[in-house]
Amino acid sequence: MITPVLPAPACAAHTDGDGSPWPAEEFERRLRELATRRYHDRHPFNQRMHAGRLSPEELRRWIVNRFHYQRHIPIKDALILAKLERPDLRRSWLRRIQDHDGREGDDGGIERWLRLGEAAGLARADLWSGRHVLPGVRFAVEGYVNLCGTRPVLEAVAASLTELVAPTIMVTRIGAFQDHYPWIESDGLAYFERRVDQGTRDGREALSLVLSWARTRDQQEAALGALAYKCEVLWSLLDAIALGPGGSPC
Ligand SMILES: O=C(O)c1cc(C(=O)O)c2c(n1)C(=O)C(=O)c1cc(C(=O)O)[nH]c1-2
Repeated sequence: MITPVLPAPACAAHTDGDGSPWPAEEFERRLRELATRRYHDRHPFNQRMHAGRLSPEELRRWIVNRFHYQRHIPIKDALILAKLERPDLRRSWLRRIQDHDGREGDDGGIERWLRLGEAAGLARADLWSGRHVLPGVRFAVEGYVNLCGTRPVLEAVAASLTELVAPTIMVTRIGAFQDHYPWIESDGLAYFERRVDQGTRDGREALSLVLSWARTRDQQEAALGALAYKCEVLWSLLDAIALGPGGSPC
């Protein structure tokens, strides 16, 4: 693993005030503003998806490549889990791994994503094989896992704060799939439906940890840098998918 160099926040201490920590409300405002401004719902590929302008081939390419992201979420969460020192924190973070890997009576998000693939006409063996994963997607996902493995827990948790915005994109996506891609069987949308509540809860929980852990201005800026990096991960993932195999624009 290599420790990623995070993007410098636009508001470094020497350019913005005396370097004392922002009050919690101001820090939260900055986190939310960054997550919203740089979120991948603004990416041209997502905008085309939501407007119903993706071909079946493009949508299948997105599903196969996003599976690479999905299967690594519990792995990065296990790296975060190992950094948490208190049983109550580990217990609540463990729930995230179970949300994806499943538990007694619940198949979990990875299984639901595989069903989404099947609903779109993809074989689960193809998703598991990883043979359609594009190089740019592989590197973006690796970057996120590396960040969670190598950076302090504050930054790893702050990177997950895109989930403050993710539930909104889930709702948009459910509507877009129903309106524009009726050839995808509606059972396949269960993944997105479950993520609305899960993402809302996860975002709230992570925000409260980040607000309580980031005590100095340097820590607050490091959290913002990690969140900016995560926005870049999601953005680059879509750049690669939009460009498609062999780098030919779709
Ligand atoms: O489809 C999406 O747009 C989207 C975005 C994000 C996100 O914002 O990071 C996540 C997810 N989905 C998702 O399904 C998911 O489980 C998830 C976990 C995390 C995280 O960083 O811990 N982000 C996301």
